[in-house]
Amino acid sequence: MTASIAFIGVGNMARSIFSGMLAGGYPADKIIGTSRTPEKRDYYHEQYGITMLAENDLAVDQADVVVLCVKPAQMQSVVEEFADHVRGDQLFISVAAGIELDSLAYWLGRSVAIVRSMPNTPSQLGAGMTGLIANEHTSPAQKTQVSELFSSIGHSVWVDDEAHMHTVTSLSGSAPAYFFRFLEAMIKNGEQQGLDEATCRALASHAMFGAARMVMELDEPISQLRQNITSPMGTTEQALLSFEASNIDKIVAEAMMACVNRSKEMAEDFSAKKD
Ligand SMILES: NC(=O)C1=CN([C@@H]2O[C@H](COP(=O)(O)OP(=O)(O)OC[C@H]3O[C@@H](n4cnc5c(N)ncnc54)[C@H](O)[C@@H]3O)[C@@H](O)[C@H]2O)C=CC1
Ligand SMILES: O=C(O)[C@@H]1CCC=N1
Repeated sequence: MTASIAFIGVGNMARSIFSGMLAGGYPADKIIGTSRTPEKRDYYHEQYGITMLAENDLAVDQADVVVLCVKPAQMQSVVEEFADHVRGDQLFISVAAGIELDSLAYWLGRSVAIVRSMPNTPSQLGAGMTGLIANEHTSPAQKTQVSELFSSIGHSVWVDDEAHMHTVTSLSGSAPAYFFRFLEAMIKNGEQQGLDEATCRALASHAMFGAARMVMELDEPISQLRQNITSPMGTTEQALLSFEASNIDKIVAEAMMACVNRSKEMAEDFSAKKD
């Protein structure tokens, strides 16, 4: 039987997940979303055909699986408000950066299956990548259910240590934004050289997409793929030398560690241990 799934707090990430599920054939009448804003409720209902509710507790009542999609700072108050409605047979999935399984369990107030996930927005195109970790109350069947859910909107990996979720955030959760920023810089320079924005966007994004496909589909070291483009005394060599002169490894490492450190800070700031 198809599970009823409630998304608590429909915004960018919830929409990315359920729109990917709908595109993959998940029935709209099995998807509930919540929003406090009447216009958003009307919009998401009209646009996607899902049920939209104002009350989180009513959504929880109707759900087999509850996906917690509010911002980390809102998570405690939102979860505690509906905690009386939680049933032992439900499965909770959090997408929130930084929020730990123990904190969620504490706020939910009972022994229940909880999976912490770190998805990303390409999920809306079925091209998502999600890191997952489950608590001790999650059965193998529930883990399979979660794998299937995230596989329907892309790929997923289970990690065996919750500390790795910070790394996952820096490698895939936040990473689409890094690549968007890189493309923005490339397109800006292409325009400065005289091409129009649409042409620059097509050229650069197809190059990024093609490169990503080569990494995923060809069994070759990435360094070899890079060298295959880099003719001695050629053009690419000059671009790469410029990156090296700017210490690209350091730039990327600093950005990723800034992401990781913020994730750890959020775990600290929004921990139930502080209560
Ligand atoms: N945007 C992204 O790329 C990713 C986001 N996440 C996580 O997803 C979560 C949501 O992030 P976004 O979707 O980007 O934020 P968002 O702000 O777009 O969505 C959150 C939604 O929750 C709603 N909300 C707040 N309080 C509520 C309440 N009491 N009842 C019902 N709805 C309520 C807000 O109105 C908003 O629409 C965060 O915890 C974030 O860490 C995780 C991975 C990637
Ligand atoms: O920026 C954030 O906090 C969220 C988590 C990963 C992507 N967006």
